[in-house]
Amino acid sequence: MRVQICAVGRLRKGPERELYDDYLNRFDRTGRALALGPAQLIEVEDKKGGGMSAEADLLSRAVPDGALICTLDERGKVMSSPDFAALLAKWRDQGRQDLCFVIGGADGIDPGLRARADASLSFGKMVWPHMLVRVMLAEQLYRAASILAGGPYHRA
Ligand SMILES: C[S@@+](CC[C@H](N)C(=O)[O-])C[C@H]1O[C@@H](n2cnc3c(N)ncnc32)[C@H](O)[C@@H]1O
Repeated sequence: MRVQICAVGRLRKGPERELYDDYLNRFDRTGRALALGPAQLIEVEDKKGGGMSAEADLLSRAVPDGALICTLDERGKVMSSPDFAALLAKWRDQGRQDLCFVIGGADGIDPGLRARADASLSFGKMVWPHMLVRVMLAEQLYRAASILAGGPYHRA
């Protein structure tokens, strides 16, 4: 199952980019034997100030046809890392080809796109900067793959 991360904004060179790339590379390496990944980042930017709905159009166009959509949203479902790993494995075992995580911009994700999503994942009730959310998602993808592979990274 291929994984896309469709996100508003550009992650420039710097510590967040390094962490993000590192976790995503680890996910790709660990996920290969599990038929998970590779993961691909698709960044969208609306330079005309069209707000959430313009961003939603760009994000929707970036989502591959037939992909499962999982939004990242503080109002979404909070889950444990093992439960997240189990959910990824369930989607893979259902034969889904593409899983697309959607991360919004400063205003969040347009309600219409939120309503279309198959799932919504929360990293808690606090609002995190969207660039950090990318890093956290990349780390959780790597952690999930490690859990499914029976590796030592997730010790709980
Ligand atoms: C700065 S936040 C925007 C918050 C905005 N006020 C809203 O209503 O969604 C930018 C993006 O980061 C992600 N995000 C921020 N906090 C999150 C959390 N606690 N859990 C999951 N995703 C989060 C969401 O994708 C959000 O659209």
